[in-house]
Amino acid sequence: MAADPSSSSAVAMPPIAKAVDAYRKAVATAATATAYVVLARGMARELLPHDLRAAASWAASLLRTRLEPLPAERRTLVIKRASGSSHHHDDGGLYDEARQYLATRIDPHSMRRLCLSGGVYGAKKVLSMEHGDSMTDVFEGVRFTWASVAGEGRHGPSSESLELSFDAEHTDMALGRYVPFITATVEEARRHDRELVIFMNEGSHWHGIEHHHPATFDTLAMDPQLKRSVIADLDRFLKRRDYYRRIGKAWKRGYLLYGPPGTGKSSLVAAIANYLRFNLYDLDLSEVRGNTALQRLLNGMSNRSILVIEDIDCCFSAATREDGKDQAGDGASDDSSEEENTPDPWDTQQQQHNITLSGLLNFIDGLWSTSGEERIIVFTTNYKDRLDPALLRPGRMDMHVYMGYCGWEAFKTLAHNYFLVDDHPTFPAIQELLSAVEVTPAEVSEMLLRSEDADAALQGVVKFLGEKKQATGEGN
Ligand SMILES: Nc1ncnc2c1ncn2[C@@H]1O[C@H](COP(=O)(O)OP(=O)(O)OP(=O)(O)O)[C@@H](O)[C@H]1O
Repeated sequence: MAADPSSSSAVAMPPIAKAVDAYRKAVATAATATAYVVLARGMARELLPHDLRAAASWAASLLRTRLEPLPAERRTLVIKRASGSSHHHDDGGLYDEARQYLATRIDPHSMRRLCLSGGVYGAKKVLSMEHGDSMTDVFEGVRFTWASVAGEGRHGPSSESLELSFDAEHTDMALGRYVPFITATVEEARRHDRELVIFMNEGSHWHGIEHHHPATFDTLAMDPQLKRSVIADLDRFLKRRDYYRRIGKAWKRGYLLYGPPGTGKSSLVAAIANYLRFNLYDLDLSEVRGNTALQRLLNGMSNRSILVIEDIDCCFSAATREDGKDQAGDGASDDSSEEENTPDPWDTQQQQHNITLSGLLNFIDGLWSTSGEERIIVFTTNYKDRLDPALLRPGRMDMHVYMGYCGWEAFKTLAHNYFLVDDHPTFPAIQELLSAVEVTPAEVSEMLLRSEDADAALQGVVKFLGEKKQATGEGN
C-alpha cells in the first residue's frame, strides 16, 4: 500500500522547519494584534472627542501611579564623630550616643560582619557595625536605616560618621522624637551602669566613697503591699518632671521612714538608691556649722541624688521645734524632756542660728526649687512620736513608711535570701510564733546567718522565737 505523502512529510518534518513554521504563525498573530490596536486607536481618534481622550489618558496615568508608587524621598542625617574622641572613651557626643544605642539594637544574626570592641580594664564589650555596613531600627513603626561610614583621607578615623536615613516625611519625628529617644535611652543605660557613691559631710564639704550596699527591693523583708506602693511612688516621681515644672515646685520627694531599730530603714534607703541609681548624701547635722555651711553642702549635691538625715528626732530636740516653743507637754516621751535638760552643742548652735526642722525644710525647698532636679530626701527615726509636728503635717514629707517587726511575708523573703528556701517543715511553727512575738528582721537575719545549713538555721529560728515568746509571757 502506497504511503500518504502529506502525512509522511508532516511526520518527517525536521525540528528547524517546525520552528520556522511556529515563528511564521507568531508573526502573523502579532501582525493581526498590532493591526487591531492600530485600528482601535484610529477608531478612538475618530470616534472619541479630544477632551474625553485626554481625560482617559489622565485616569490611566493616575491608576498607574497608584499601582506603582514612586520611591519615597529619602533624607539622611550625618552624625560625625567629634574630633578628639576615641573608640575607648565615650565622650557623650551624639556619635557616641548613637553607637551605644545601636549596640543595644544590633541583631548579630542579621549582620554579615560585626565589630566587637571594649573589654579593656573590665569595660563592657560592645557590638557595632563594620564601616560600609548598615542596619535598620524601627521606632514608632517607622524604619530608620543606619550606615557606618569610614573616615577618609588624612583626617582618618576622626572623620568617621554614622548616617541615619529615613523617609523625608518623617523628618520632624526623626529630629523631634527619635534622636531625643536615643539620648534618653543611653542616659538611662549609663545611669544604670554607673558606680554609686555615698557622700558624707566633713565641715562644709562632701567626702565620697563607693556605695556597694547589696540591699534591693527583692532582698528587703517588708510588707509586700507597702513595698509595692513605695516602688510605685518612686516610679511616679521619676515620670513627673514636667508636672513639677508646671506647678513651679522643686522636683523632690520626701520619705519619712520610721520604726524600731533593726527593721531595715537603712536597708530601705540603700534599696531606693540602688533602684533609682541615685547617689546618697548622708548628712550629719551635728557636723554642720551654721547656715552658710548647710547652704554650701546642699548646693554641692548633684542632681539625681538622695539626701538622708538619719535619726532626725535626735537632731532637733523640743527646744528647737517650730516656733521655738517648749513642747514638753505635747505627748513626747520622757527621754525628750531629759534631752531638754542637757542641751547638746548642736541644739545650742541651731538656736543661735535659729534653725528649726521646718526651717530646714523650707530652706531646702527654696534652694532646690531654683537649682535642683530629681532629689529625694529621706528622714529616718526610731521614734516618730518625738518628731516635730510640723514635719508630720500632711504635705511635709510625701510618704510615711513604717518599717515594722518581722511578719510572715517578711520572714519568707529572708529565708529565700539566705537559703533559697520557699517552704520548709519548720515554716508552720515559725509562722505561728511570728504572730505572737515582736522580733526585728535584723534579729531573724542574725539567726539565719548562724549556720550555713538551712535545717539547722531554721531550727535555730524556731528555738529563738520560742524562747522570746516564753520570756514575753513571763514578763507579762
Ligand atoms: N527589712 C529588712 N530586710 C532585710 N534585711 C534586714 C531588714 N531589716 C534589717 N535587716 C538586716 O539587719 C541589718 C540592720 O538593719 P538596718 O540597719 O537596715 O535597720 P535600721 O532600721 O536602719 O536600724 P537603725 O534604726 O538601728 O538604724 C541589715 O544590714 C540587714 O542585714
